[in-house]
Amino acid sequence: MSAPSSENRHCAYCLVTVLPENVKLCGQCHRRAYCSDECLKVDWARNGDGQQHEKWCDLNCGEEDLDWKVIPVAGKGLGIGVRLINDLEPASGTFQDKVNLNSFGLSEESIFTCARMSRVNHKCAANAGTISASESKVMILYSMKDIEKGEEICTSYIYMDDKRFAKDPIPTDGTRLYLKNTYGIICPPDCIYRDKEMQMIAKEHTQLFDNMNEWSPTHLVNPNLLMMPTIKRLVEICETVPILEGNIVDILLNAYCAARHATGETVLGTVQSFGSEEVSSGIREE
Ligand SMILES: C[S@@+](CC[C@H](N)C(=O)[O-])C[C@H]1O[C@@H](n2cnc3c(N)ncnc32)[C@H](O)[C@@H]1O
Repeated sequence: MSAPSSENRHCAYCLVTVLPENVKLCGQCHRRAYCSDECLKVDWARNGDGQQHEKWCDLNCGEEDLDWKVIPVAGKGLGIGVRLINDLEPASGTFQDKVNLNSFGLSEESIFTCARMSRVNHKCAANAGTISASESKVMILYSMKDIEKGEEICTSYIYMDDKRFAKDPIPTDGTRLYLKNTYGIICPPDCIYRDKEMQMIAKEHTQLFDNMNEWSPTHLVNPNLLMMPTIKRLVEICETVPILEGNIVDILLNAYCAARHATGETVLGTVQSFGSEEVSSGIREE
Protein backbone atom coordinates (compact mmCIF):
# COMPACT_ATOMS: atom_id res chain seq x y z
CA MET A 1 0.00 0.00 0.00
CA SER A 2 1.77 3.24 -1.00
CA ALA A 3 1.05 6.59 0.58
CA PRO A 4 -1.57 8.70 -1.20
CA SER A 5 0.08 10.63 -4.06
CA SER A 6 -1.00 13.97 -2.55
CA GLU A 7 1.30 13.41 0.45
CA ASN A 8 4.94 14.35 0.81
CA ARG A 9 7.31 11.38 0.68
CA HIS A 10 10.82 10.82 1.94
CA CYS A 11 13.63 9.75 -0.32
CA ALA A 12 14.30 6.10 0.48
CA TYR A 13 18.04 6.72 0.18
CA CYS A 14 18.92 10.20 1.51
CA LEU A 15 15.65 10.70 3.45
CA VAL A 16 15.02 14.30 2.35
CA THR A 17 11.38 15.35 2.12
CA VAL A 18 10.09 15.11 -1.44
CA LEU A 19 7.04 17.02 -2.63
CA PRO A 20 4.47 14.82 -4.40
CA GLU A 21 5.19 16.39 -7.80
CA ASN A 22 8.95 15.69 -7.47
CA VAL A 23 8.73 12.08 -6.37
CA LYS A 24 10.62 9.57 -8.55
CA LEU A 25 9.30 6.07 -8.04
CA CYS A 26 11.28 2.90 -8.65
CA GLY A 27 10.51 1.95 -12.24
CA GLN A 28 9.88 -1.69 -11.30
CA CYS A 29 7.86 -1.80 -8.08
CA HIS A 30 6.45 1.74 -8.51
CA ARG A 31 6.42 2.05 -4.72
CA ARG A 32 9.78 3.09 -3.36
CA ALA A 33 10.18 6.85 -3.59
CA TYR A 34 13.28 8.93 -4.30
CA CYS A 35 14.26 12.58 -4.68
CA SER A 36 16.48 11.97 -7.70
CA ASP A 37 17.63 9.43 -10.30
CA GLU A 38 20.98 9.43 -8.54
CA CYS A 39 19.54 8.26 -5.20
CA LEU A 40 17.45 5.70 -7.05
CA LYS A 41 20.54 4.30 -8.73
CA VAL A 42 22.66 4.18 -5.57
CA ASP A 43 19.85 2.60 -3.53
CA TRP A 44 19.37 -0.11 -6.18
CA ALA A 45 22.90 -1.47 -5.69
CA ARG A 46 24.17 0.01 -2.38
CA ASN A 47 27.57 -1.56 -3.12
CA GLY A 48 26.04 -4.89 -2.22
CA ASP A 49 25.67 -4.00 1.48
CA GLY A 50 22.69 -6.33 1.87
CA GLN A 51 20.08 -3.56 1.89
CA GLN A 52 20.11 -3.05 -1.86
CA HIS A 53 16.62 -2.44 -3.23
CA GLU A 54 17.39 -4.80 -6.10
CA LYS A 55 17.17 -7.67 -3.59
CA TRP A 56 13.61 -7.09 -2.42
CA CYS A 57 12.08 -4.82 -5.07
CA ASP A 58 9.75 -7.56 -6.35
CA LEU A 59 8.71 -8.60 -2.82
CA ASN A 60 6.69 -5.41 -2.37
CA CYS A 61 7.73 -5.08 1.22
CA GLY A 62 9.66 -2.62 3.31
CA GLU A 63 7.84 0.38 1.88
CA GLU A 64 6.38 2.99 4.14
CA ASP A 65 2.62 2.99 4.33
CA LEU A 66 -0.14 3.67 6.82
CA ASP A 67 1.32 1.18 9.28
CA TRP A 68 4.98 2.09 8.83
CA LYS A 69 5.98 5.59 8.07
CA VAL A 70 9.03 7.89 8.12
CA ILE A 71 8.06 10.84 10.29
CA PRO A 72 10.06 14.00 11.03
CA VAL A 73 10.35 14.58 14.80
CA ALA A 74 11.00 18.16 15.94
CA GLY A 75 14.61 18.54 17.08
CA LYS A 76 15.42 14.86 16.46
CA GLY A 77 15.43 14.44 12.70
CA LEU A 78 13.55 11.59 11.09
CA GLY A 79 12.00 8.68 12.94
CA ILE A 80 9.99 5.61 12.11
CA GLY A 81 6.32 5.77 13.05
CA VAL A 82 4.51 2.47 13.53
CA ARG A 83 0.85 1.87 14.08
CA LEU A 84 0.12 1.63 17.81
CA ILE A 85 -1.98 -1.14 19.21
CA ASN A 86 -4.18 1.59 20.70
CA ASP A 87 -5.13 2.56 17.17
CA LEU A 88 -6.50 -0.89 16.34
CA GLU A 89 -10.17 -1.90 16.32
CA PRO A 90 -12.38 -1.99 18.38
CA ALA A 91 -11.96 1.77 18.79
CA SER A 92 -13.35 1.92 22.33
CA GLY A 93 -12.13 -1.54 23.46
CA THR A 94 -9.57 -2.37 26.12
CA PHE A 95 -6.00 -3.34 25.26
CA GLN A 96 -6.96 -7.02 25.64
CA ASP A 97 -9.99 -6.54 23.32
CA LYS A 98 -7.68 -5.08 20.67
CA VAL A 99 -5.19 -7.93 20.96
CA ASN A 100 -7.98 -10.52 20.81
CA LEU A 101 -9.63 -8.99 17.78
CA ASN A 102 -6.48 -8.50 15.75
CA SER A 103 -4.37 -11.54 16.58
CA PHE A 104 -3.77 -14.75 14.71
CA GLY A 105 -3.11 -18.12 16.27
CA LEU A 106 0.27 -19.38 15.17
CA SER A 107 0.15 -22.58 17.18
CA GLU A 108 -1.83 -23.92 20.14
CA GLU A 109 0.26 -21.79 22.50
CA SER A 110 1.17 -18.68 20.59
CA ILE A 111 -0.59 -15.80 18.93
CA PHE A 112 0.77 -12.76 17.17
CA THR A 113 -0.49 -9.39 16.11
CA CYS A 114 0.64 -7.86 12.86
CA ALA A 115 -0.30 -4.28 12.04
CA ARG A 116 -0.60 -4.96 8.33
CA MET A 117 -2.45 -8.24 8.59
CA SER A 118 -4.92 -6.74 11.03
CA ARG A 119 -5.95 -4.32 8.27
CA VAL A 120 -7.59 -7.10 6.31
CA ASN A 121 -11.39 -7.01 6.50
CA HIS A 122 -13.81 -9.93 6.46
CA LYS A 123 -15.81 -11.21 3.51
CA CYS A 124 -17.61 -14.57 3.58
CA ALA A 125 -16.68 -15.23 -0.06
CA ALA A 126 -13.09 -14.13 0.58
CA ASN A 127 -10.48 -13.66 -2.14
CA ALA A 128 -7.53 -14.35 0.17
CA GLY A 129 -6.63 -16.69 2.98
CA THR A 130 -4.00 -16.99 5.67
CA ILE A 131 -1.81 -19.92 6.48
CA SER A 132 0.72 -20.16 9.25
CA ALA A 133 4.12 -21.71 8.96
CA SER A 134 4.83 -22.12 12.65
CA GLU A 135 8.38 -23.45 12.21
CA SER A 136 9.46 -20.23 10.56
CA LYS A 137 7.10 -18.18 12.76
CA VAL A 138 5.43 -16.43 9.84
CA MET A 139 1.83 -15.97 8.78
CA ILE A 140 1.29 -15.94 5.03
CA LEU A 141 -1.48 -14.05 3.31
CA TYR A 142 -2.18 -15.71 -0.02
CA SER A 143 -4.62 -15.00 -2.84
CA MET A 144 -7.28 -17.59 -3.62
CA LYS A 145 -8.27 -16.19 -6.97
CA ASP A 146 -7.16 -13.49 -9.36
CA ILE A 147 -7.62 -10.14 -7.65
CA GLU A 148 -8.38 -7.11 -9.78
CA LYS A 149 -6.36 -3.95 -9.37
CA GLY A 150 -8.15 -1.85 -6.75
CA GLU A 151 -10.20 -4.80 -5.46
CA GLU A 152 -10.14 -5.10 -1.69
CA ILE A 153 -8.22 -8.05 -0.30
CA CYS A 154 -10.46 -9.83 2.22
CA THR A 155 -10.20 -13.02 4.23
CA SER A 156 -13.00 -14.90 5.93
CA TYR A 157 -12.99 -14.57 9.72
CA ILE A 158 -14.90 -17.85 9.86
CA TYR A 159 -12.30 -20.57 9.62
CA MET A 160 -13.91 -23.71 8.39
CA ASP A 161 -11.62 -25.91 10.44
CA ASP A 162 -12.10 -23.85 13.60
CA LYS A 163 -13.58 -26.20 16.20
CA ARG A 164 -15.88 -23.46 17.47
CA PHE A 165 -17.69 -23.66 14.15
CA ALA A 166 -17.69 -27.44 13.86
CA LYS A 167 -21.49 -27.57 13.89
CA ASP A 168 -21.99 -24.30 12.08
CA PRO A 169 -18.98 -23.86 9.81
CA ILE A 170 -20.37 -21.33 7.39
CA PRO A 171 -22.25 -18.08 7.86
CA THR A 172 -25.58 -19.44 9.05
CA ASP A 173 -27.47 -17.79 11.88
CA GLY A 174 -24.94 -18.98 14.48
CA THR A 175 -21.83 -17.72 12.74
CA ARG A 176 -23.54 -14.51 11.68
CA LEU A 177 -24.23 -13.86 15.34
CA TYR A 178 -20.55 -14.55 16.09
CA LEU A 179 -19.47 -12.08 13.38
CA LYS A 180 -21.86 -9.48 14.75
CA ASN A 181 -20.99 -9.96 18.44
CA THR A 182 -17.23 -10.30 17.98
CA TYR A 183 -16.50 -7.91 15.13
CA GLY A 184 -19.66 -5.87 14.71
CA ILE A 185 -19.95 -7.23 11.16
CA ILE A 186 -23.42 -7.57 9.65
CA CYS A 187 -23.46 -10.28 6.99
CA PRO A 188 -25.16 -8.65 3.96
CA PRO A 189 -28.41 -10.05 2.47
CA ASP A 190 -26.62 -10.92 -0.79
CA CYS A 191 -24.00 -13.05 0.99
CA ILE A 192 -23.42 -16.02 -1.27
CA TYR A 193 -23.61 -18.41 1.70
CA ARG A 194 -27.31 -17.63 2.11
CA ASP A 195 -27.77 -19.98 -0.85
CA LYS A 196 -28.99 -23.30 0.60
CA GLU A 197 -27.17 -25.45 -1.97
CA MET A 198 -23.95 -23.61 -1.27
CA GLN A 199 -24.43 -24.23 2.43
CA MET A 200 -24.88 -27.97 1.82
CA ILE A 201 -21.71 -28.15 -0.26
CA ALA A 202 -19.79 -26.10 2.27
CA LYS A 203 -20.97 -28.40 5.05
CA GLU A 204 -19.96 -31.50 3.09
CA HIS A 205 -16.60 -29.89 2.40
CA THR A 206 -16.04 -29.25 6.10
CA GLN A 207 -17.02 -32.77 7.09
CA LEU A 208 -14.72 -34.33 4.49
CA PHE A 209 -11.95 -32.01 5.51
CA ASP A 210 -12.46 -32.94 9.19
CA ASN A 211 -12.31 -36.64 8.33
CA MET A 212 -9.12 -36.10 6.45
CA ASN A 213 -7.57 -34.31 9.40
CA GLU A 214 -8.45 -37.28 11.58
CA TRP A 215 -6.65 -39.64 9.24
CA SER A 216 -3.53 -37.56 9.05
CA PRO A 217 -1.58 -39.08 11.96
CA THR A 218 -2.33 -42.66 10.92
CA HIS A 219 -2.48 -42.62 7.15
CA LEU A 220 1.26 -42.15 6.93
CA VAL A 221 1.72 -45.45 8.72
CA ASN A 222 -1.33 -47.33 7.46
CA PRO A 223 -2.17 -46.29 3.90
CA ASN A 224 -5.84 -46.91 3.24
CA LEU A 225 -7.40 -47.02 -0.21
CA LEU A 226 -10.80 -46.20 1.31
CA MET A 227 -9.56 -42.62 1.58
CA MET A 228 -9.51 -42.11 -2.17
CA PRO A 229 -13.24 -41.33 -2.72
CA THR A 230 -13.08 -38.63 -0.05
CA ILE A 231 -9.94 -37.15 -1.51
CA LYS A 232 -11.48 -37.16 -4.98
CA ARG A 233 -14.69 -35.54 -3.73
CA LEU A 234 -12.73 -32.81 -1.95
CA VAL A 235 -10.72 -32.00 -5.02
CA GLU A 236 -13.96 -32.02 -7.04
CA ILE A 237 -15.63 -29.58 -4.64
CA CYS A 238 -12.62 -27.28 -4.71
CA GLU A 239 -12.55 -27.30 -8.49
CA THR A 240 -16.26 -26.70 -9.01
CA VAL A 241 -17.04 -24.30 -6.16
CA PRO A 242 -14.52 -21.48 -6.37
CA ILE A 243 -15.66 -19.75 -3.19
CA LEU A 244 -14.54 -22.77 -1.21
CA GLU A 245 -10.98 -22.35 -2.31
CA GLY A 246 -10.25 -20.96 1.16
CA ASN A 247 -8.57 -24.12 2.27
CA ILE A 248 -7.29 -25.22 -1.10
CA VAL A 249 -3.65 -25.13 -0.07
CA ASP A 250 -4.30 -27.22 3.03
CA ILE A 251 -6.68 -29.52 1.21
CA LEU A 252 -4.39 -30.25 -1.68
CA LEU A 253 -1.48 -30.69 0.67
CA ASN A 254 -3.44 -33.19 2.77
CA ALA A 255 -4.97 -34.80 -0.31
CA TYR A 256 -1.57 -35.16 -1.86
CA CYS A 257 -0.07 -36.73 1.25
CA ALA A 258 -3.05 -39.03 1.69
CA ALA A 259 -3.13 -40.04 -1.97
CA ARG A 260 0.58 -40.64 -2.11
CA HIS A 261 0.53 -42.88 0.92
CA ALA A 262 -2.79 -44.52 0.11
CA THR A 263 -1.88 -45.71 -3.34
CA GLY A 264 1.86 -45.60 -3.36
CA GLU A 265 1.77 -45.15 -7.12
CA THR A 266 -0.60 -42.18 -7.51
CA VAL A 267 0.64 -39.91 -10.26
CA LEU A 268 0.68 -36.25 -9.41
CA GLY A 269 0.75 -33.02 -11.33
CA THR A 270 3.65 -30.61 -10.98
CA VAL A 271 5.07 -31.06 -7.54
CA GLN A 272 6.40 -27.93 -5.90
CA SER A 273 8.29 -27.56 -2.69
CA PHE A 274 6.17 -26.28 0.21
CA GLY A 275 8.22 -25.94 3.35
CA SER A 276 9.36 -29.36 4.40
CA GLU A 277 6.48 -31.01 2.48
CA GLU A 278 5.81 -31.27 -1.20
CA VAL A 279 2.52 -30.05 -2.58
CA SER A 280 0.88 -30.90 -5.86
CA SER A 281 -0.63 -28.20 -8.04
CA GLY A 282 -3.10 -30.71 -9.40
CA ILE A 283 -3.95 -34.29 -8.54
CA ARG A 284 -4.79 -36.83 -11.19
CA GLU A 285 -4.73 -40.55 -11.43
CA GLU A 286 -3.17 -42.47 -14.24
C1 LIG B 1 -9.05 -7.06 12.14
S1 LIG B 1 -9.91 -5.57 11.97
C2 LIG B 1 -9.88 -5.23 10.25
C3 LIG B 1 -9.26 -3.91 9.91
C4 LIG B 1 -10.01 -2.67 10.37
N1 LIG B 1 -11.05 -2.32 9.41
C5 LIG B 1 -9.05 -1.50 10.52
O1 LIG B 1 -9.00 -0.60 9.68
O2 LIG B 1 -8.29 -1.52 11.49
C6 LIG B 1 -11.53 -6.11 12.29
C7 LIG B 1 -12.54 -5.00 12.35
O3 LIG B 1 -12.73 -4.41 11.06
C8 LIG B 1 -14.12 -4.16 10.82
N2 LIG B 1 -14.58 -5.02 9.70
C9 LIG B 1 -13.90 -6.04 9.12
N3 LIG B 1 -14.60 -6.59 8.12
C10 LIG B 1 -15.77 -5.92 8.06
C11 LIG B 1 -16.94 -6.03 7.23
N4 LIG B 1 -17.04 -6.95 6.28
N5 LIG B 1 -17.95 -5.17 7.45
C12 LIG B 1 -17.86 -4.22 8.43
N6 LIG B 1 -16.80 -4.07 9.25
C13 LIG B 1 -15.76 -4.90 9.07
C14 LIG B 1 -14.85 -4.49 12.10
O4 LIG B 1 -14.93 -3.32 12.86
C15 LIG B 1 -13.92 -5.49 12.77
O5 LIG B 1 -14.10 -5.49 14.15
